[in-house]
Amino acid sequence: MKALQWQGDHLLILDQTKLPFVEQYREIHSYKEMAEAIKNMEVRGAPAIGAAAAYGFALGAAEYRGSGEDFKDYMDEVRAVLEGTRPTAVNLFWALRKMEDKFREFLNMNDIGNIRAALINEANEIAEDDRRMNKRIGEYGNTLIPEKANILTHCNTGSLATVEFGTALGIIRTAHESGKKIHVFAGETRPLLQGARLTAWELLQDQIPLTLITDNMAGYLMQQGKVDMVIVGADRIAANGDTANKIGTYSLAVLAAAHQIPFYVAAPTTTIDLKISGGDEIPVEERDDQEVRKIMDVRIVPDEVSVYNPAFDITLAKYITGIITEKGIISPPYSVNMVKMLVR
Ligand SMILES: CSC[C@H]1O[C@H](OP(=O)(O)O)[C@H](O)[C@@H]1O
Repeated sequence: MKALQWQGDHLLILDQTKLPFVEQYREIHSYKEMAEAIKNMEVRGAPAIGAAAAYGFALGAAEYRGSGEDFKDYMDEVRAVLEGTRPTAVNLFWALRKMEDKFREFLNMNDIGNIRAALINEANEIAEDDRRMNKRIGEYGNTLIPEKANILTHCNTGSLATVEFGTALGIIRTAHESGKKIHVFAGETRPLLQGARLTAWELLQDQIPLTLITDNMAGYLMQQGKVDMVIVGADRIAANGDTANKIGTYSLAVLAAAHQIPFYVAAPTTTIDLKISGGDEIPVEERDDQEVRKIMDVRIVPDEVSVYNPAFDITLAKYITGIITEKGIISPPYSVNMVKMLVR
């Protein structure tokens, strides 16, 4: 399964809000449709929304019908709309900056006729780079996986969260494909159930042994000695290693530390944001409270009850054993070793 696929003049996305029981695809022909799909989480996952935003930018340029003098202002609006979708995953902003740089390059050459083709090519390269990075993350991460490991993961970090293969799930796939008899505990991940609906679906298709748990079972599993390691994804990693990831990740990290269980973050280096020094600077998205009030459109909370719905939390670097990237595994102290890894 693929979260998104370029079709020559439009992007085909798998609507993840309908999974796992309905596999419904949607054609994206405009940057506004792309922005809507990202905001509604029809396409989701830090690397996937980065690639999707890149294609959205290219679609925006293809929609332009002016003579050129206002092309820059028009594309500034396209970028602003796409950047306004979701604030936490830095991949979206990194990808749009790359697309903007390519746009300016052709604009400065006054080569408007070829700009559209150049932007589609840039978006394709961003997508291909993500696919390549995930494979490398899988190889490095697999060196950490013992035979018959019981691995706890959270949310969805697989092919549905990336262009292909996944990050934390990419490591799990690589370990499984290398013949290790691993088993996965997947947290259901309230409120939108990315674990129950998406990770379980992906691992079932790959025939990787999986046990689904509710999020509140993780501590008891660890207390019983049933978890050998935790591997999660990331939406933004600060220069000191503090990491934003799906809500519930911080709780898992503290529990893992209390039980002396290794806790790893898996992410491409495009998820690292050296412009911010610590996790308190990472913008944490708060989403519509209807996502907490309902499960698959069934109301579970009286309307009068107040609801809080942060989509992410911040795991402090001190709880992270290592950060697994396509360039290698970064160990603490992250503020020193992060830069060393990025310049490799
Ligand atoms: C490949 S890491 C994806 C990352 O994104 C997810 O968030 P969302 O489902 O809200 O897009 C989650 O934090 C995953 O770890």
